[in-house]
Amino acid sequence: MQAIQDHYPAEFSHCYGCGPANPHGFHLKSYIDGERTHARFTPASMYSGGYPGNVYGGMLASLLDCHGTASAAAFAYRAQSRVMGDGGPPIRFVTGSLKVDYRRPTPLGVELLIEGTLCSLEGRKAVIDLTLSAGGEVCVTGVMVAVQFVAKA
Ligand SMILES: CCCCCCCC(=O)SCCNC(=O)CCNC(=O)[C@H](O)C(C)(C)COP(=O)(O)OP(=O)(O)OC[C@H]1O[C@@H](n2cnc3c(N)ncnc32)[C@H](O)[C@@H]1OP(=O)(O)O
Repeated sequence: MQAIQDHYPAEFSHCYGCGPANPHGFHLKSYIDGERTHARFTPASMYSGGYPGNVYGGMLASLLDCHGTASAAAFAYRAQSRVMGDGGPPIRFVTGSLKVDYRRPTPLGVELLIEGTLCSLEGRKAVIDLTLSAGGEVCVTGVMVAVQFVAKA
């Protein structure tokens, strides 16, 4: 199954967190399944936080960042009854704002599950609720305002 990011047009595929064309990045892969999106990622041990065994907060925020914009794109395609990669004008979102709540330490060395649900979609603005879980426990929650990207003339 192709990920949402696999449908990004080449010129928008360089994101450090999720761009397929960035050889140094994380290559996060997000998928839509019904009313929810999901991605799985296991941070390498170098992404340690201040004390051993836990993930660095900036890494966690970046996972929400990339998964949130991918989710916004997938929900926008669906709202327009379109399919990603349909040959029509690409729909891409950027992060306008991202609020992150770190609810408990996130363990390193464990696969993390990042999930997104659509809170609202109006005009160019999508609000996405995000959670990041480890071993079934929610460690991080977030709310993103994603804004549809429009190329300046
Ligand atoms: C293109 C592929 C990129 C891949 C994305 C990967 C994830 C990322 O890390 S993105 C990088 C981090 N984000 C950025 O660099 C974005 C930088 N900011 C910008 O480019 C602009 O400020 C941008 C696009 C968000 C909004 O600017 P602009 O296009 O002029 O839109 P604007 O008319 O001001 O706002 C549109 C709507 O969004 C809302 N909005 C804009 N910014 C925010 C914000 N920070 N918080 C809440 N709402 C906002 C506005 O209120 C407006 O809402 P409404 O239609 O209800 O009035």
